[in-house]
Amino acid sequence: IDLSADLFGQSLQSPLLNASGVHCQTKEELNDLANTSNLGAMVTKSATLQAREGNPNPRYHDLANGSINSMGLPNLGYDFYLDYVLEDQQKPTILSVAALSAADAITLLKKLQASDYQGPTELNLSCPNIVGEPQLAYDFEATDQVLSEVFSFYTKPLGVKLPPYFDLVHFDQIAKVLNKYPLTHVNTINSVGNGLWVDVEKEQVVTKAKGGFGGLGGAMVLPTALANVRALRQRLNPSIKVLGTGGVTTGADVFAHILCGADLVSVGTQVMKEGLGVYDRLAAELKEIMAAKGYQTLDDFRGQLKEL
Ligand SMILES: O=C(O)c1[nH]c(=O)[nH]c(=O)c1Cl
Repeated sequence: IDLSADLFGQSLQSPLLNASGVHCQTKEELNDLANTSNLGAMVTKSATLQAREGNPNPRYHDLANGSINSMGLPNLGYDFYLDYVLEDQQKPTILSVAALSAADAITLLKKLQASDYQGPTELNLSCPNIVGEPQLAYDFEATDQVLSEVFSFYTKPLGVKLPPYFDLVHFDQIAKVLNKYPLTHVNTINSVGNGLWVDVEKEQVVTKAKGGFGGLGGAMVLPTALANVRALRQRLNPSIKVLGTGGVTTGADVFAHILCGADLVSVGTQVMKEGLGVYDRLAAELKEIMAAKGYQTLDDFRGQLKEL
């Protein structure tokens, strides 16, 4: 059984990545990822021009069926992560970047264009936890404007991290915008924004910022994640790869993401629950399923979801 996958020309031993934001903020965490078996590639915490503290604690809360977070984009800043990805990597690495405004995104990507970094970058258009800021990718016109300006100067590999969409018309509209640009990939989904969890015993919310509203992840978002992977795979140019993120807790979930068309699959909440050993378990479970079904490689079943 062969789990090898491709990341923009780099061969990976497995299709599994960490979800940006989970165990990827500090040098120690990034080095842990670099040494994690069955993790095929890694993504950094989304970097902003200046380092950020993020939102006040509590800002992450584990739930029986997933998680809720309002981290607020805490990160060590663009310069730190640029230095990190410029070092030679033990494991293929995607640099994730974010901005609090379209202007900042342009500034950051102009710096990146001028830098020595030639590797893959992912522009996060979907952070749901910045107080007062909308998730840019819910504004199709604004997204088109930003990408149009970015691709007027940016010539290196670039993908985008998308929020979940919930209306087939929205899948059509975002795909129409994205298909205009030479993107390496879309990563779908980011957390389901602005959920709310109530601690009934204490009669209060569980995270501090935004009155307790935060991004949802884990098992509860799997159906939404699979729908977004499938819908975007069906609509995007074949040249644009799809990284599936959201709701993965078992090898069967990884199989389902790939069956829906995912080229690679990221895992976030389950790493928070289980630790980095989760990748060995997911890889083993995926191999078991493939063997039982008579599949040798991921290409044997990728995108082959059957309809009734
Ligand atoms: O609050 C965060 O840092 C955060 N949390 C998320 O669930 N998705 C994101 O893209 C970001 Cl940037």
